[in-house]
Amino acid sequence: MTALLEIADYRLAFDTFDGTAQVLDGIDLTLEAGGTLGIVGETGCGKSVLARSLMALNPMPPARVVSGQIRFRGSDILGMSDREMRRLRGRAISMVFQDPASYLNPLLAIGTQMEDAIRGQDAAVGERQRPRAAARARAAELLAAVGLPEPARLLDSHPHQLSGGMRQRVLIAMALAGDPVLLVADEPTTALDVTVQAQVLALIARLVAERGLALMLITHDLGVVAAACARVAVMYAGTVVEEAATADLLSRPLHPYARGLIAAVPDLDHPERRPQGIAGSIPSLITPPRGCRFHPRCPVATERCRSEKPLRREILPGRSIACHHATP
Ligand SMILES: Nc1ncnc2c1ncn2[C@@H]1O[C@H](COP(=O)(O)OP(=O)(O)OP(=O)(O)O)[C@@H](O)[C@H]1O
Repeated sequence: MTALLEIADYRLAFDTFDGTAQVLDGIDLTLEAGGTLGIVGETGCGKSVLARSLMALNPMPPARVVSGQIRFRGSDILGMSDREMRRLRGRAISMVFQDPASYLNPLLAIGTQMEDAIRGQDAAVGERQRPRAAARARAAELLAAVGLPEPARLLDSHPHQLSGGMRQRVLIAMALAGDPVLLVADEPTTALDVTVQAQVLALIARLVAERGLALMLITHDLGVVAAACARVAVMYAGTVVEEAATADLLSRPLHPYARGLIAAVPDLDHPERRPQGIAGSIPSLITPPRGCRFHPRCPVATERCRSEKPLRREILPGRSIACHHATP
């Protein structure tokens, strides 16, 4: 059976004034229909660039595909024309971003923006644009689906009249407009208050379960992954270093970087145990370390790690690690 999404040996570089940054360095990931995958890692490790790759949203140039494929239902999206990509966006793959305010026009009522988006999608897939009234009815239905009360009144409101959490719900509603099969959420709760974060995350988890959506959730927060994703991929400096069932990774991380990430999370049950950070910082992607990109920070690095890049291999069923020293 073909996976919904297959990313194979995907390398992406950014040509900058300072040199070429090798931002994604051979990503391999698979997501089945209805599967939920969290992507975690420190800031700058390439999570957002990877998410944006799924919708051709990285500016090219400066970005440049060096190698690999991103197959969605078997077709490589990297070779798609703008027209094909527009068809895919919204109808098959939809995205929710970190900062809801910047994706809504402050001057237009929510209803107008949702109608425009819904009718724009009709046009993108080559269908006759539905009348405004029909688009408005659809918008109200979507607002109700994301738990927003009084949709009719909300449609007449402007973005500044809504709280941050409500704005993010509006954007999630818009992301659902074309009945996508894959939702890509890039730090969807990071800009929100803590209490609202949990509500929005619960909403995403509910929608994913009810609609059988596949989810790729980008976050730096392992708690967010635990709440919404069955599987998790840990990224470091443009590579996936470990991929596993979320519960397995959280209870027993095997890659030294994954161990460090988890050790850095405060343990609320044992406040006396001080969280251990990972010494050092992420490397330059213009002159990345040879061999394993994590070796300068790794407590178990050896000579081999300095010269030979570890390939990710399955060391337990459903669990793969890119480390020369990993043992099950
Ligand atoms: N338009 C661009 N031009 C040049 N470099 C870029 C561009 N966009 C991203 N990068 C580089 O790609 C790398 C990865 O960035 P990315 O935003 O994917 O990281 P991230 O893991 O999502 O971090 P964060 O959690 O802070 O969003 C960074 O080194 C960044 O500087």
